[in-house]
Amino acid sequence: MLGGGNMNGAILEGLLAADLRPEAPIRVTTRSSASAEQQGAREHVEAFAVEADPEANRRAVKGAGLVFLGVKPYAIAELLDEIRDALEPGTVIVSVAAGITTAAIEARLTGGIRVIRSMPNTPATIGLGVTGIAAGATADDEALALAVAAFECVGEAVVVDESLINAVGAASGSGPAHLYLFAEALMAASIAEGLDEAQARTLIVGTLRGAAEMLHKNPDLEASELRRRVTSPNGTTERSVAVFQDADLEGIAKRAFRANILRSEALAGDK
Ligand SMILES: NC(=O)C1=CN([C@@H]2O[C@H](COP(=O)(O)OP(=O)(O)OC[C@H]3O[C@@H](n4cnc5c(N)ncnc54)[C@H](O)[C@@H]3O)[C@@H](O)[C@H]2O)C=CC1
Ligand SMILES: O=C(O)[C@@H]1CCC=N1
Repeated sequence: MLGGGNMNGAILEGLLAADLRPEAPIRVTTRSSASAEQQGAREHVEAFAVEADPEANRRAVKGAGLVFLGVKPYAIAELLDEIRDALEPGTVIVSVAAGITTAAIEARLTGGIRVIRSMPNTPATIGLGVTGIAAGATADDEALALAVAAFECVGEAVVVDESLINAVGAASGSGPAHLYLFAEALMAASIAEGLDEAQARTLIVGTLRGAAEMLHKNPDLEASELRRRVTSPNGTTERSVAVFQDADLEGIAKRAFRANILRSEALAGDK
């Protein structure tokens, strides 16, 4: 795992919790020695810091069959140039970077490397991630299956055409942030009505969790039907839901997703 930050770190946590007991330790690289020390303190993990060892990334990919690229999008090109001739033919490269296309990654690698692009999310750390996965032109079915199997260790995986991976980013890659934002707003509203912070957190987090579980456990029920069951005619819910609808919550979500996707498209051209 090159770049063991928030996202790759979450995948690593999830993989370790899944108790895969890999034959060889999982190798992780980070920029700083402090975070490498933290990462490497776990069983089954070997961590290298780039600031202490300029060869860290090249060392980490030596002999590896599966390599996750988890640095920021602007740092991907330089990282690929660095590891290019340390990769062995057949290696599967899985990028988690927003915006960076498989074609751009493939263009910086030699032949025989199989490239997959993914868009995971941080609940992978507790085994509840959802990941969109797209195969590059160099990836065969075996490479795709390997990436799917890895992400299924930390949650659910959905294979999509690469043309849809930015939409996955808006829906689920950034999705936890959207839901945390909504949670913040609902907690602030609870506190404004007199509940204390602890009470607001228990009520709102419990409600989000319960409602998400109801959706998850009832795949045949539309969200709108579950909403209808809470909304008594001329009752209280009808009034609060109307306020959200008058503000065009769906239109706001569509505008937010557009902005997100436009940024993914721009990241493809950023240096
Ligand atoms: N944070 C999230 O929820 C998600 C992030 N992503 C993608 O994951 C990638 C990383 O994002 P975050 O984890 O949020 O960032 P982060 O800043 O937490 O992690 C980046 C990591 O890369 C390390 N690093 C920097 N330069 C390096 C180098 N030359 N060699 C090795 N390691 C190096 C840093 O020390 C850090 O640990 C991005 O490309 C982002 O688009 C994708 C989906 C969700
Ligand atoms: O904000 C970002 O750019 C990354 C990609 C999806 C979630 N975090």
